[in-house]
Amino acid sequence: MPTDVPQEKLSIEENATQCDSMTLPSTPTVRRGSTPLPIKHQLRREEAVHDDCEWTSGAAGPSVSPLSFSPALDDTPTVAVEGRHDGPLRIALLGQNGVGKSSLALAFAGDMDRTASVDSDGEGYIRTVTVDDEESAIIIYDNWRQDLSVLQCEACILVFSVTDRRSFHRTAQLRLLLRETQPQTPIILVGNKSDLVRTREVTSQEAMSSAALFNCLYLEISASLDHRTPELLECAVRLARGQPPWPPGTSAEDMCGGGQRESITSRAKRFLSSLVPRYPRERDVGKFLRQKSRSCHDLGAL
Ligand SMILES: Nc1nc2c(ncn2[C@@H]2O[C@H](COP(=O)(O)OP(=O)(O)OP(=O)(O)O)[C@@H](O)[C@H]2O)c(=O)[nH]1
Repeated sequence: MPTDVPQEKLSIEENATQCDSMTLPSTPTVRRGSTPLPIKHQLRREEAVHDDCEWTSGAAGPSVSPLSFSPALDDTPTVAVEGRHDGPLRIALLGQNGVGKSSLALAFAGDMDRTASVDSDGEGYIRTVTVDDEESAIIIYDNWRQDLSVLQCEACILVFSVTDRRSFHRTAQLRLLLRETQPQTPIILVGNKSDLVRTREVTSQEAMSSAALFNCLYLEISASLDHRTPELLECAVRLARGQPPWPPGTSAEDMCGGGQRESITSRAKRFLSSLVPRYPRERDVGKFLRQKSRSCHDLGAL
């Protein structure tokens, strides 16, 4: 990129194209957070969700982990403590078109009035929530139309659909932009539509790895089924308050069940394998076969 061209002069298309090629090279590379990137002041929400480029999509593979909540790499969330906003806590939902931001905002808003006009920057839901016995007024922006660089919020939720790999890549791009323009704003990465198991394209594991890379939380939800949306709202409110995202007295490990929450299937397998030795030792083979021969599978033994 020529250095003598001011950023402001670059067109939105150029910015978007450069951003895409820089953040998502065709050969996957791990990008360090310290690597400088140009600020995309012109990038608006519409551009942020603009989706006309071909992304490199690897095979998604099966979802290898039932984990849906992942702690950040370190336990201390990035929270803007200085210059805290006095008014309601502002929580922004960002992501590609169709990932379920409005559905999520509706789930968050409950029965509140969605037409509540917030300010000249946008429109959102406003409501009061009680989290950890403390009441907070919150505003949820689900339709941010201004420049991302002027977005002011206490917490940002980046939403992708687990059934759409491109929307996942888009969140990576948005995270880079947000980290540049507002590095202190806590971010939660959210994989929505977890109910659509058969059409899943992004595994929990890779989403968690991506979240860990950016030192942010990852939560998997289904906005339609209202699955895990209350937990997400609580995490967002705590982060917006400048607190750790998990309930007081709990740790990241508690939230994740020690890092791995075992599925019913694997628990059942473990239980069954504890009943029948899979690989009997050599000296036990005879005993094992004699035991087996008495089973109803070997009728000759009767
Ligand atoms: N199966 C399933 N469908 C969902 C879920 N969340 C949203 N949808 C559907 O996905 C479609 C898009 O949802 P929206 O909430 O409009 O998505 P959006 O991100 O606000 O889209 P834009 O307003 O275009 O940016 C709708 O048909 C929703 O019903 C979910 O958790 N599971």
